[in-house]
Amino acid sequence: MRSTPVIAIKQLSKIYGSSPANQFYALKDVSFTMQEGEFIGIMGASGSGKTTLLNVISTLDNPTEGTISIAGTDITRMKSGELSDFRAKQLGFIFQDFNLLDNLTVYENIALPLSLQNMAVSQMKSKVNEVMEKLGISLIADKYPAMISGGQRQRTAAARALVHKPALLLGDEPTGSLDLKNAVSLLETMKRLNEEDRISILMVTHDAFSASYCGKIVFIQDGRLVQELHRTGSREVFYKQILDVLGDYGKAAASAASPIFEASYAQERR
Ligand SMILES: Nc1ncnc2c1ncn2[C@@H]1O[C@H](COP(=O)(O)OP(=O)(O)OP(=O)(O)O)[C@@H](O)[C@H]1O
Repeated sequence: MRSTPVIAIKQLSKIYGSSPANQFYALKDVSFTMQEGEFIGIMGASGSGKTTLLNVISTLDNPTEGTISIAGTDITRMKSGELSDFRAKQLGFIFQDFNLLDNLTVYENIALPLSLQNMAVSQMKSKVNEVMEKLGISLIADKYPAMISGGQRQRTAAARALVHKPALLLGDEPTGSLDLKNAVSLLETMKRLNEEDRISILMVTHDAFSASYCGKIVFIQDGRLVQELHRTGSREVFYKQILDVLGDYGKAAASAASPIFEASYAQERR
């Protein structure tokens, strides 16, 4: 028997503009299921609806039509107070620009979601220490964001996103501000968390290299899901398949193939 999907979206639409003359479908008739333990990438050209889709899944925006269930709960029927509680307990977010609080240490930034839940200090301490160890940032626990590297900031953000053990980790271009070394390191960590801890990850990305770490890519065009691609072989083969599909959709491919990432594959082959 299959477990409850972590995401079940049925006939979802998001319309911007109130009058019929200026109505615009940012998402149109989107249906999509994600099983627990999957690592899925959302790709598409600029303006295709990726962020809108992530925002409605993450409860930050309301859909116009359709339903979204996360871990078996229909979030489209929830009131705003219930939604913020649900978001705090079930979802974790990693953004391109880290969104850490500058006046809190690494430890305090990670502990923030737990202190908002009024968790006892001793329990909080053990959870924060566990996730810092997992992400390799225990030694910088007392440093402030301005004192650490971009890669360490993103690891801190990932630790904060995971400390409350959410049902779903959402990423919006999580490697977008990182150099190759730090991007690879974060992607390897995400892969490990997905494979070893079965954390379900949904990530929007422009670049095919980051996407090649996923098990499946969902392509979006003009607000509609147009294709899915499953990884069956090596990551390098998957990367090329992703670029081929993006090539079919035009504009997105130009920004998806990165010379730096191409170089990294060349290095791996040596
Ligand atoms: N608040 C809004 N009001 C009106 N139109 C909007 C609004 N937000 C987004 N849109 C439009 O909806 C479409 C989808 O936007 P969205 O930000 O989801 O695209 P995206 O694929 O994430 O793009 P990018 O890769 O450039 O971030 C775009 O045409 C955008 O202009």
